[in-house]
Amino acid sequence: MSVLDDIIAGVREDLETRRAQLSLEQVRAAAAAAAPARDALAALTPSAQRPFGVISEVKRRSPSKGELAQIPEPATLAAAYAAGGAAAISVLTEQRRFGGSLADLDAVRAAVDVPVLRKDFTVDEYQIYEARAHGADLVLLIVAALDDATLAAFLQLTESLGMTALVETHTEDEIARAVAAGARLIGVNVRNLKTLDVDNSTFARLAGLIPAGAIAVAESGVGGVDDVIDYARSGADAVLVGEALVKGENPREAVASFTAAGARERTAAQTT
Ligand SMILES: O=C(O)c1ccccc1NCC(=O)[C@H](O)[C@H](O)COP(=O)(O)O
Repeated sequence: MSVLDDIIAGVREDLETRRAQLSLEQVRAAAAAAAPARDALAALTPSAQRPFGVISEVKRRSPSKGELAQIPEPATLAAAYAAGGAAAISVLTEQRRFGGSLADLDAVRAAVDVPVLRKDFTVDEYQIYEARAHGADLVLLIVAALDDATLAAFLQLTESLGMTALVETHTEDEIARAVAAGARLIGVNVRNLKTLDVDNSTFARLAGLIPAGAIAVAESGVGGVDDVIDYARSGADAVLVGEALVKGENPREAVASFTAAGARERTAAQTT
């Protein structure tokens, strides 16, 4: 069993516990009653005002690194990210391996006005309604975890609820599948979720396969500004950063410096 399979098995179990407490009909009603989703696609589309985006993650621990940061107040961390200019905030809600929760999502949603991503292992439509009910503007769809029909159906459901899907890939074939499903925000996770190996060169190798009309996000592997510059130079419109931000001294300054470095690189690429 791969790491991803193992995580998903736990996610499915936890999902059944929640479904026993709140039916699909009830969670759908809660999603319908939620305030409208923010336009995450617009927030992440490169513009003169923001040529490059940093999706800043609330991440307590991980299968690859163990404990990262306690984060007693996710709202405070999210507010620092927003003050640093985060284009969006990612909240890991998976409990067993990442120490996250829907309560974290609620706290972050209440604290910031920027788009919020519910970062989880989406395998059931219930989780998409649940994300919306808790105020998420984006959900994560991992291509490796979904067959083509389910990926297309989840993408459609996400958009019908006014949200944006970050469609995560790791291989050439997965990018082709994401594009065929109609993804408009495509992430390349340089972490192989089956082995946990991280190879930052994966982004440069695959970025050219992302169509011009889609937004390209480099996920994982940012240790500092140089990694952001490399990703931006390879065509990333945005980066998704967890560990470096939660372990750093000053998350606001780190987000600001990553945003500025990516923007400089992207602006220079357009003028040469
Ligand atoms: O981070 C992990 O160890 C991990 C293991 C298995 C599945 C997913 C995992 N992480 C999710 C992510 O993709 C990252 O949290 C995100 O891209 C940020 O990565 P980083 O900046 O390297 O913390």
